[in-house]
Amino acid sequence: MTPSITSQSLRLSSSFSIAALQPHTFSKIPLPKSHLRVSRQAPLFKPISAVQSNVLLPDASKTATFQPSNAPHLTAVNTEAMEVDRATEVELKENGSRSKRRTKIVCTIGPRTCGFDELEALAVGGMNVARINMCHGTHEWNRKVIEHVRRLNEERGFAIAIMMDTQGSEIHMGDLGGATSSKAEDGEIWTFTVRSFGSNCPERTISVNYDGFAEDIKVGDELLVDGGMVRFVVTEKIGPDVICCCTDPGLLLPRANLTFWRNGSLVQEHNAMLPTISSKDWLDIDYGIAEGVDFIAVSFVKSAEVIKHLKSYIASRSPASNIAVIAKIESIDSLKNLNEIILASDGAMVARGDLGAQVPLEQVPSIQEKIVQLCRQLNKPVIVASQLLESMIEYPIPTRAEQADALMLSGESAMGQFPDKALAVLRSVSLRIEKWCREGKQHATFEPPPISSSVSAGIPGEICNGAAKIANKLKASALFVYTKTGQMASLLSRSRPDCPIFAFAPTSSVRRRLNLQWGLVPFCLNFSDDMESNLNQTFSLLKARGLIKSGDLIIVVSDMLQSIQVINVP
Ligand SMILES: Nc1ncnc2c1ncn2[C@@H]1O[C@H](COP(=O)(O)OP(=O)(O)OP(=O)(O)O)[C@@H](O)[C@H]1O
Ligand SMILES: CC(=O)C(=O)O
Ligand SMILES: [K+]
Ligand SMILES: [Mg+2]
Repeated sequence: MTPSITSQSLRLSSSFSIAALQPHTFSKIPLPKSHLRVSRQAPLFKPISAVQSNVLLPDASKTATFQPSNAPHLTAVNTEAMEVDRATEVELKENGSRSKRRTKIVCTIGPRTCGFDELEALAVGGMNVARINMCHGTHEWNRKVIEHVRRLNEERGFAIAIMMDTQGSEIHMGDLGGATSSKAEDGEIWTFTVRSFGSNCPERTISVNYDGFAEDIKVGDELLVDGGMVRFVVTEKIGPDVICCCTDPGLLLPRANLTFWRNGSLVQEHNAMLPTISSKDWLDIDYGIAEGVDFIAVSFVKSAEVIKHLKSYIASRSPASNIAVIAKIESIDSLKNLNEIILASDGAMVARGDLGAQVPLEQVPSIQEKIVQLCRQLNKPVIVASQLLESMIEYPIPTRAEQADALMLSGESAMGQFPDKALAVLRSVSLRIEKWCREGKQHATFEPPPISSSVSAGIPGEICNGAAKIANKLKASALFVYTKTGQMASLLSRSRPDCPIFAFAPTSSVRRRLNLQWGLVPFCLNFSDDMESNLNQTFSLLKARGLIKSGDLIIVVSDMLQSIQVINVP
């Protein structure tokens, strides 16, 4: 029997309207029999190099109908023609495509997880993005991490993106003379000083990086470490030394952030003097460009100008690079200019650690919700970072805030004792919350938040909303999107449909970048402009891997055609 694709499609013009979405065209595309011969011996892990050498690309000039005699090279399905990693395959097979995790996970890499085996454990556990924080570690140290991640991607088919996070030039403590941490107890007297000691740091003494520190701070001010994890009150000033009494005990970590408060308000005049991107940050940015990182996250952004400046710098230094710039929202200044900052960026991070030190803690959840909503309206991916597990345990109810694209582990994966357990907990909390959201939505009419008029999503935006709506209504197994730049995939992700979105991108760098976004299962696939042949190829490859099966209902969009297709897998 000749297998066929049953397709119902609608091509959309600029006069597109959702009401017109009645299935009305019906076409059968005969496939060559030989197309179904599947090599099941193909390894689960595949090297990237195989993509270039082993593509199953029918001639793009061919008509929609396949002529077996014209496609002699399609004699077997080579499952190596598509990059996919074992973790994704296992998740899709174990949970079923509709229950696959949609929320992405960013893991900060530190001394506990920098080895190849530890990174592999995180990759297998579902890490989508590895974050290196330039506050810590030398370029050499970070290069090793990048090399390991690259090796995992190349040898094991993962698509783990690298995010480099700048130090920024806010006030922070020194490195504790090399100690991994120090405990401050209630009532203890500690000295904060602008003197530096190298490795001969006296007991209960902390050096501070900002020369104006002892001048600016006053007796009676409150000094918060790491957004209030530890608190001190200033009791005395002696030259360069500020004597403080611990009022809220806790762990002091190297290079932790410092803020000071007077009469209940943050004292921040000194911060205004400091540049967002310091000279050290520029060196790190050059390093990140040279290493080909996927994302640069900018700490303590104050305005859109610095984001625009950095983006044009990256474009001039490395025109071919695809580095995305993420604005970290962690200061009062960034809240004042939120709309312009997010609009200028390729994504945002709600950096709750430092944010919680600059605004009253009880305001953080509502600020977070506002940022997440705004990012969805502006079609920018958004990451929620810091103190994750605590807040989710306290607020187990699904809110819009939990509709962030990605959640980020910090100390839990960088230096905690149980990085794999933390990742597993985050994974299961994400799955639980997503299920709640889907169930809660069942009886409501589905409407994604409107796209802001400042973003011109146009016809692609309407197509993606329409496709997500159809997928939900018809309870589709998956949405497929063929996208060269990733934009169509982002727009689909923005709609937060109930089924996963299989995103096919022609390059590994677009694939890695898409791995940050909610609900996207990115694949690297060398596709053509001929959608029928793309579909035949993809169905064969995914069926051979057991990721879809005959009869599954798939909704297809692409950035080459302005159409939505509704297809039963042959
Ligand atoms: N590369 C590293 N080397 C050593 N320790 C690290 C490294 N990366 C992270 N850590 C440790 O993990 C902790 C949490 O990491 P995280 O990246 O959240 O840093 P942070 O210093 O709190 O700053 P930020 O506000 O930039 O996130 C750090 O305080 C530090 O102790
Ligand atoms: C992640 C980060 O920078 C913060 O939470 O402050
Ligand atoms: K940082
Ligand atoms: Mg921070």
